[in-house]
Amino acid sequence: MAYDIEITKEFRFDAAHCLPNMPDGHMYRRLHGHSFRVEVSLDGAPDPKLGWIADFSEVDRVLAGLAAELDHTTLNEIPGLENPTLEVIGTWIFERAAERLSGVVRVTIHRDSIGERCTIRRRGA
Ligand SMILES: Nc1nc2c(c(=O)[nH]1)N=C([C@H](O)[C@H](O)COP(=O)(O)OP(=O)(O)OP(=O)(O)O)CN2
Ligand SMILES: [Zn+2]
Repeated sequence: MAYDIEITKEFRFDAAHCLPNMPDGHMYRRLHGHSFRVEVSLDGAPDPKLGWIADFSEVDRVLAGLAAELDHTTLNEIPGLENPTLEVIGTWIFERAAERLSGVVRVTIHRDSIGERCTIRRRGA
């Protein structure tokens, strides 16, 4: 029997942002903050000896680095996050996680307090 196996690790961060491309006077143009929760998923065949796709502690080390770059910042000041929607932040995280970890297939970024989330996958994957 063959199986598709995926592992997922979460991290959280709090940050301020505004959405500068909204019309003049729109409330989203004003600086405000959110708590974000991010799930990063990896798939692949588990190593036959170790029995895992990747060591969660290695995944955690990479994600802690990303969390440190984002936590308690104004997201708009970070290169690539000048218009920090969930879609843009999630894609930014996907690209950086995939550079540092093999097998990244999905990133979902949640704003739990308001029931919003956005999922990023590579097209065609
Ligand atoms: N597709 C998207 N739509 C919106 C995004 C986004 O990233 N992608 N972002 C926003 C704003 O960040 C907005 O601040 C989100 O909050 P909103 O949904 O408006 O809810 P509240 O402002 O009511 O949140 P509270 O924290 O409860 O005040 C909008 N749309
Ligand atoms: Zn917002």
